[in-house]
Amino acid sequence: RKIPMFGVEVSNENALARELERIDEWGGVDIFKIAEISNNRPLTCVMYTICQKRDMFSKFKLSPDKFLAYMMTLEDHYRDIPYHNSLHSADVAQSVHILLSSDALDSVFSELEILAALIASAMHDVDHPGLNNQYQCNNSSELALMYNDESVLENHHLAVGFKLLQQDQCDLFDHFTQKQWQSLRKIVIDMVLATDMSKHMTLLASLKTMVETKKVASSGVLMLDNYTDRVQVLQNLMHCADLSNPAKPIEMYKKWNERIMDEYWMQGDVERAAGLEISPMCDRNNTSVEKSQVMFIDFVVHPLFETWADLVNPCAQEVINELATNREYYASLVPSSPSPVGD
Ligand SMILES: COc1ccc(-c2ccn(C[C@@H](O)CN3CCOCC3)n2)cc1OC1CCCC1
Repeated sequence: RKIPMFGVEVSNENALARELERIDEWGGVDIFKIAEISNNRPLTCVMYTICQKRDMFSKFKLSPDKFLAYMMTLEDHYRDIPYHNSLHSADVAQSVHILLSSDALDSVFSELEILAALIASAMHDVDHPGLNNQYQCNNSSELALMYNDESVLENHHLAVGFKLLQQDQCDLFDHFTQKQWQSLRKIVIDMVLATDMSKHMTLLASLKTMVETKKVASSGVLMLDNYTDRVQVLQNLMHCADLSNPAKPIEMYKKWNERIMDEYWMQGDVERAAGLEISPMCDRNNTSVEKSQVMFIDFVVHPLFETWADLVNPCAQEVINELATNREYYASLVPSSPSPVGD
């Protein structure tokens, strides 16, 4: 049985080829179009295309059949919710692929570390219920009880992602040496756990320290000589990819914004119906969407990307510019506070 060009059976392979042409460029692919053309298999075809381009199948003797079986199973375990679905995971996988290609990271990471980063991005939100960690803990959900309120969803994504690998036709790494498997597993765990927003400030602080103390070879590439430093860069890289919507072309950013708000408001509806306090930005009757995005950029996304840009400079300048333009777009839509009514 011949494997289709992009891993998934599609009616129009040429259209998919055209959409995937600029997969190496930031904002180069319209992941929403890829989902349509690929019969809603954006994660499977994006991951297959990236791993083909990075020659991962021959480097690690990966079975394309097992890879595709695993990716499709993983994709099937993303839920049909507005934001944290396989579209987001495909978007993060493509963003990780590009961030890893920064010149400053050239030949910094091993092929195994790169493979682990890609697997982590594919796995990082699997089976997300659309109700965030705060909701899980406040309601002592099954998951919160399972994971004792600590990075509840992130632990769940990892547990599900690794469990699915054990299914017989999905055991992609069953030929790996113990050393290879343990290394890949540890990096994937460390990267997915780093997407927990409660770790954001610590992660950013470690990145800032790394920027201040960074050692750069004459070629301009970063010198990372221990696991802690290497995994910190990979964790921040993953975190950047996870929060990269505001730094993408405005038409796609707007679509992501609609989706995340729909998901937050669905959570707010659940909380309201249960007589619970509605979480921040989850009350559809009381959220200023544009203002929230401006604050998200100013307090979270820009500080992170600015520090990332310092680390890999000047590779991320274009991304910073896009972020600034998008910030102004939303700032211009913020309903100016009504002029004080004279008495
Ligand atoms: C395009 O808009 C957004 C795009 C992304 C995000 C965002 C925040 C945290 N993350 C990362 C988590 O999803 C990480 N974990 C995964 C597992 O569940 C818990 C959480 N992503 C927020 C966005 O907007 C919010 C609504 C108004 C301002 C803020």
